[in-house]
Amino acid sequence: MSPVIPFVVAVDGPAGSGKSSVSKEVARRLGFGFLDTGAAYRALAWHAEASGIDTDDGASVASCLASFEYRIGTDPSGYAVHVGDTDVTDAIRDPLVSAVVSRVARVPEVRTHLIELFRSIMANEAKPGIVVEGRDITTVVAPDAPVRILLTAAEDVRIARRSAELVGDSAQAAGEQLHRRDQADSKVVDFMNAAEGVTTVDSTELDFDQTVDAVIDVIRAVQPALVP
Ligand SMILES: Nc1ncnc2c1ncn2[C@@H]1O[C@H](COP(=O)(O)OP(=O)(O)OP(=O)(O)O)[C@@H](O)[C@H]1O
Ligand SMILES: Nc1ccn([C@@H]2O[C@H](COP(=O)(O)O)[C@@H](O)[C@H]2O)c(=O)n1
Repeated sequence: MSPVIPFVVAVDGPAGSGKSSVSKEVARRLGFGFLDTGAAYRALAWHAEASGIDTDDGASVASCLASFEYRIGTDPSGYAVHVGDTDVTDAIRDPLVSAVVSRVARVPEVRTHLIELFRSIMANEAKPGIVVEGRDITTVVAPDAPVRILLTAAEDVRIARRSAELVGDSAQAAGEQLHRRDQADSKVVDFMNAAEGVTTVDSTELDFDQTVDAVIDVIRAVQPALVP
């Protein structure tokens, strides 16, 4: 008997657009799995730093892949990220990791390796569907996904939302870093413009629940039976 292929909802967008929080909630409501692909790039950046690798040197970063034992769960209500035996779930959110992750993500060998990993995680999802979020999911990782969404919001709104999670100087620094990261990342993949067949959800004027509903509406339009 051939394996059941999960229904894939692909979500891309710039930093702070709500990809992770919105996708997680959509997955919870639909009983789907959830895959945060940025966590893998972050974990590799953490691993490179922990191994004393110069992240400016693409060949050294690529050599790190041989010792990169990565694991991530797909439960939207709580998942851990491991590199080998180390739980890096919190460590990969450190601003020091955010500051170097784009250097790791631009290395072609890294992208090839991780894209293959993401496809394997998607194919092995036990739930009926999986929401996968990142920067190149709609265009490269799962261009044939039945639902493809570009989740976006005006930059000042994204910075304000991200800064609201923080206090003082770190709030301003987070805004500057968000802008720098988008600039660096968009040289590698285009997540600012919707590719053909991709539906844009702009949350600039929407609150969190309205954004979740807007994404679910897109899914309902394609496959009504999946939405309770
Ligand atoms: N529509 C919305 N209205 C208000 N707040 C929102 C909305 N969408 C997301 N948020 C909040 O914005 C912040 C950033 O969201 P989130 O971390 O999900 O973004 P992201 O796109 O995954 O970011 P990154 O790519 O940097 O990891 C979170 O605090 C989240 O709760
Ligand atoms: N599909 C993806 C996902 C992420 N990246 C890179 O990882 C960084 C962290 O991603 P977050 O979603 O956790 O912010 C991001 O800045 C990109 O450099 C990627 O290249 N492709």
